[in-house]
Amino acid sequence: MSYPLELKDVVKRFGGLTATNHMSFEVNDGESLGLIGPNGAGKTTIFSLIMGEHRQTSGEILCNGEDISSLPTYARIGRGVCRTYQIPRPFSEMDVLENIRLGLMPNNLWQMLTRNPDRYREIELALSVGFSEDDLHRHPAELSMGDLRKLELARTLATDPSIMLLDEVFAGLTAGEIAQIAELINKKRAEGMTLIIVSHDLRSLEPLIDRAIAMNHGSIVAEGSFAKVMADPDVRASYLGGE
Ligand SMILES: Nc1ncnc2c1ncn2[C@@H]1O[C@H](COP(=O)(O)OP(=O)(O)OP(=O)(O)O)[C@@H](O)[C@H]1O
Repeated sequence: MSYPLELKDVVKRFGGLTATNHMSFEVNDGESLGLIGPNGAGKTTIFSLIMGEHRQTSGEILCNGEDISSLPTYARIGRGVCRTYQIPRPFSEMDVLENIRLGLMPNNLWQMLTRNPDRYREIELALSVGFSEDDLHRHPAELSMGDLRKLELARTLATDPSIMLLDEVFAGLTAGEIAQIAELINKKRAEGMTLIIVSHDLRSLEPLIDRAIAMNHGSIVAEGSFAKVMADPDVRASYLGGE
């Protein structure tokens, strides 16, 4: 049986530090998986390995049964995998629509230079993540953290993904902004998107996931329903300081 995404015995070492220590897990089609753990547990490294931004030291990463471990990032995006970043990375000199346009660009210099921008699609994406028409020509410096996270989501949705890796999407947001982003994630879940969500905000994360994996020191500590994982003594010891 193949999964939208599967990690098999993945190890990542940065010099003498093992950031990912023989990690194996899979995500099912249309499933929303929460990845939790304390600072430095290795959650973001997992995303970077899946996207090919770092290469694993050993092990395999499969997408729908195909080993994508040695593919460049753009080829993984072409297979429907995309990610957001903990710290949003918009181009500061470009406005909202221009930043979204970059996500819509083909990975082909000739097409990129010759193809006309799909204005309709850019605007549709911007509105779909909750921007108003007044926001479309704002630059990143004028946006709140909530808007920057929406821009991250629009930019990744522009790649037409089937699997989204969301890194700390709630960090730095107000309660109202969290509710907006959560609603958007739920909409994507209802449409059948496969998700892996990293968040320190466990209260916001819980209603958005079907299953949780807790990590510490690059390894899986517990796996199962959110309630089961949070009740695990090792998770409580490593993540909650034993409370
Ligand atoms: N490029 C890198 N070079 C060297 N060490 C790195 C690199 N990236 C991550 N690490 C180390 O790998 C370990 C895992 O880091 P990672 O960022 O994946 O953790 P995390 O669980 O996402 O933490 P946080 O919740 O703080 O974002 C940490 O010890 C970190 O310092």
